[in-house]
Amino acid sequence: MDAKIVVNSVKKNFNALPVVDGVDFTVADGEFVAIVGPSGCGKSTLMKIVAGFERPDQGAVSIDGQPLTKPGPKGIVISQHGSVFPWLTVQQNLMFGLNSGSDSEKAALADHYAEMVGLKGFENAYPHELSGGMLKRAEIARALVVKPEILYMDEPFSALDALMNLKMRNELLRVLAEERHTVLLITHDVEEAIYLADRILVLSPRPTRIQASFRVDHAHPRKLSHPDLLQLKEDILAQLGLSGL
Ligand SMILES: Nc1ncnc2c1ncn2[C@@H]1O[C@H](COP(=O)(O)OP(=O)(O)OP(=O)(O)O)[C@@H](O)[C@H]1O
Repeated sequence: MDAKIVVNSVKKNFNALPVVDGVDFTVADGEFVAIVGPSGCGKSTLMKIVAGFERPDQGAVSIDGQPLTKPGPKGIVISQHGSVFPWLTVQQNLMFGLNSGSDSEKAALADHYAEMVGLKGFENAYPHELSGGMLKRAEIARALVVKPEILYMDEPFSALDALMNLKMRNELLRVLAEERHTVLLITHDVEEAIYLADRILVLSPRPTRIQASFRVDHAHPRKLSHPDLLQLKEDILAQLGLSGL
């Protein structure tokens, strides 16, 4: 597979605070890479750099071989904070990012993606009329409708309750089975990373570097109780200094 994202010797300080201390990795086209690391190690900073929202002090990021200097049209970020407009309906939110096509074409596309994430019948609902999980699905649909090549997900499900979190993992896998995207996921949830990703990068404490990398060679749907995956969880937790939990 071709390299979609190449991160090359990226370093970042905030004033005198070293945060990212030389990070290198590549994400292949269509690959799902999860990044886990201790709280405050610099995960979000790294994600912002890889998505083009923050400039590294040293090193570079390229997307499809082109240097990244600002947020590009190929990527879209889904974060824990949410991005839907409260004053627009689900359909209007989904139509917002679409630049081409007639209004009826945009509405049809918006409805298609609303249905894909299980929001059929809620196209005309406003965000405050949705549950937390439905709102998160609306956000995912809003990201997908613009057909991004890269999905940057920063703790996308962390504000949801545990059951909805599990449900959303499956929703995301279902969508990815239908439409392949390159995904970079930041999470502090090791099981979430094991359930979803093709590869898991473990970051060290701040100033962060890549401490370990694990490939997850199991077909979906995965059973987290599988002995290989239990061992993988143990190995990742050991890297994080949390073994035996
Ligand atoms: N814009 C900024 N200006 C100054 N310091 C910053 C800025 N953004 C992040 N930092 C600092 O960089 C460090 C890493 O923050 P970052 O949010 O990247 O970590 P994180 O691993 O995502 O944290 P968490 O796991 O708690 O979400 C923190 O010490 C934070 O205070």
